[in-house]
Order: sequence, then C-alpha cells, then structure tokens
Amino acid sequence: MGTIGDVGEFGLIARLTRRLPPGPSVPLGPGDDAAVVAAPDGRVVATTDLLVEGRHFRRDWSGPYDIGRKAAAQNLADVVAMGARPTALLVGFAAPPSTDAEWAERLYDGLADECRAAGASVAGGDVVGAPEITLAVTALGDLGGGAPLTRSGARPGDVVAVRGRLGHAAAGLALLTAGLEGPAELIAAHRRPEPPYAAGGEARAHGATALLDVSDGLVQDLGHIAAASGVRIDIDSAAVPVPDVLGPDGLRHALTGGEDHAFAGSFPPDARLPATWRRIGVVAEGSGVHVDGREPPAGGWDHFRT
Ligand SMILES: Nc1ncnc2c1ncn2[C@@H]1O[C@H](COP(=O)(O)OP(=O)(O)O)[C@@H](O)[C@H]1O
Ligand SMILES: Cc1ncc(C[n+]2csc(CCOP(=O)(O)OP(=O)(O)O)c2C)c(N)n1
Ligand SMILES: [Mg+2]
Ligand SMILES: [Mg+2]
Ligand SMILES: [Mg+2]
Repeated sequence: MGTIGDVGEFGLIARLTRRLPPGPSVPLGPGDDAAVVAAPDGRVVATTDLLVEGRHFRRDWSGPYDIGRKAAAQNLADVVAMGARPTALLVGFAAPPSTDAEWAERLYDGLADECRAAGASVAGGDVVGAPEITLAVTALGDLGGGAPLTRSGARPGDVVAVRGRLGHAAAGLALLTAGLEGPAELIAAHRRPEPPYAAGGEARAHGATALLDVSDGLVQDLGHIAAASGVRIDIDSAAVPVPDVLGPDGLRHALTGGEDHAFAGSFPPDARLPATWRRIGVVAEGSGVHVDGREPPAGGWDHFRT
C-alpha cells in the first residue's frame, strides 16, 4: 500500500476513518467541518493528553495497534476518573510522510477497539506531516446527571482504595530499557494499559469522595488528591498489591510507576467496596503522602525532570 506520503492527506483520512465504527454518542462523526457529540447531561467532561514518540512510546518497543489502544486508554481513563461515561475522542495525528500507511491503519484499529471497550468512539481529528509521530487526543464524557468525582473531596477518616494494576507498566518499561527478557505480561502492560473502566461507576456507587487515574505514579498522583483536598494520605505498604511477577523492585514500581491507569480514590469509612478494590490507606489531617508513616520513596513521572 505504501507510505502515507504515497496516499496523501485525504487518502490517509479516508483510510483511517473507514476503520472507525459508528458510536452511540456521535450522531455525526468524521467527514464534516466538525462532529456532533451527544451530551445528555448538558455538561461535557473534556480532557486531553499528548503522546510523543520517544517519550510515551517507541516504535521498536510497541506496535501501532498497542500505541493506538494506549493513546485512547490514557485519555478515556481521565474521563472515567471524573466519574463520567466516555462518549468520544478527537485524535490529532502527526507523522512523517515516510510512515507506512498500514502502520497508521493499525494505530486506528487500536484506537477504535479501546474506544469500544469504554463505550466511546472517535468523532474526528486531524492529520499533519511532522518529523516525529505525535498523537494529541481529546476525550469527552457525560456525567449522566451526577456530580463530578474531583480530587478535592477527600476528608480525614476516609479510606483510600485502588482498583487496577500498579507497577506493571513501569516494570515492563524497566525491562525494555535494560534490554532484558522478562515476564511477557509486564512488557504487554507497558504496551497496553487496560484501565478497569468500570471503576468510575463503582466509585460513584460507593460514594467516592475523590478519584483519579494513576498515570504518573501512585504516590505522586495521590499527592494531587492530598493537595486538592487539604489532607494527608497515609499508605500502608503491606496493603499495596505487589504480585510476585513485579520482581524484587515490585513495591517501588507499585508506588512510583505510572501508566497502568489504575484508579485510586477516597471513600467514606463505612464504604463496602467490591473485592476488586483494595484498601491501601487512610486519609488524615495534614498534608502530603506518607508510606508506613514516613516520607515516601522518590519517584513518579515529571516530563521536565525525567
Ligand atoms: N497546557 C495546559 N494548559 C491548561 N491546562 C493544563 C495544561 N497542562 C495540564 N493542564 C491541566 O493540569 C491538570 C493536571 O494535568 P495532568 O497532570 O496532565 O493530568 P492527568 O494526569 O489527569 O492527565 C489537568 O487538569 C490539566 O487539564
Ligand atoms: C519510550 C518511553 N519512555 C518512558 C516512558 C514512561 N512514561 C512516559 S510518559 C509517563 C507518564 C504518563 O504520561 P503523561 O504524559 O504524564 O500522562 P498524564 O499524567 O498527563 O495522564 C511515563 C511513565 C514511556 N512510556 N515510554
Ligand atoms: Mg494529562
Ligand atoms: Mg491523563
Ligand atoms: Mg503525567
């Protein structure tokens, strides 16, 4: 089929959008000046996360399908972390003209499949030529009449709980970086996060007082809840799920590794959480995040310090 330079801008758009299924919340999808997205609640939850080649993924480490799934997952998880139902993605795609057109099509298959898993679809986007591959994804969501689950509602006495994997993507990235063989599930976790999208509805149903998705590292991200809520979060490291597959640095990966897009939040002390949620700590008066009563280990992703 050739490169995206061979097929040209409008040939590429046709090839990509052909692969996108219609979505329940997108009455008018790709093909016009803009899309129409249903917003039954009347308010729209909106979030955007960029993915840059070499920073978020490497083409020699991840195939296009997984990069597409990851780009969608990273954004859909932020909508779910607000307690909303994802409705649509808008996808900006920058790539060199030498990019294989089939590579781009597989990327869109990944975007489409991850959207399907979350009940959303791709409503539109943009393509441009650029020296490196960049994906600029915007996700929209609907609150269904509920209050948003913000970072600012945690109260002393609440319990802190997580749902989803911690440390897996970081352990996989560490293996790839070191050029080591390791458990395939860790490499797969780096390539494709698999956020447990049901967590948003569950958190809402159980009265969550705050919620976020863990993108940069558990301790760092819980620090955002602590700061926004004006509280301290005390984590009990023995309660943090650290499966053997994570290896000897498992606890460090679980506390500081991002990109699994687990959901972490605070709940009233008497919340009866499903077994899929793990209680890992409590909310107290004060500030910051403590692990076993001490300052936590350094770590967590910072784009300008990593
Ligand atoms: N360039 C920017 N302009 C405006 N707001 C931004 C910008 N970058 C980040 N933010 C906002 O700062 C907050 C934290 O961003 P970030 O750490 O990327 O969140 P998340 O981990 O949920 O993706 C978000 O509300 C985001 O919208
Ligand atoms: C090639 C490569 N190097 C390093 C990483 C690790 N990494 C890149 S971004 C990031 C944090 C999450 O991404 P970010 O853009 O901060 O998302 P947000 O917090 O805004 O949701 C991590 C752990 C990676 N995924 N791939
Ligand atoms: Mg972000
Ligand atoms: Mg994010
Ligand atoms: Mg981040």
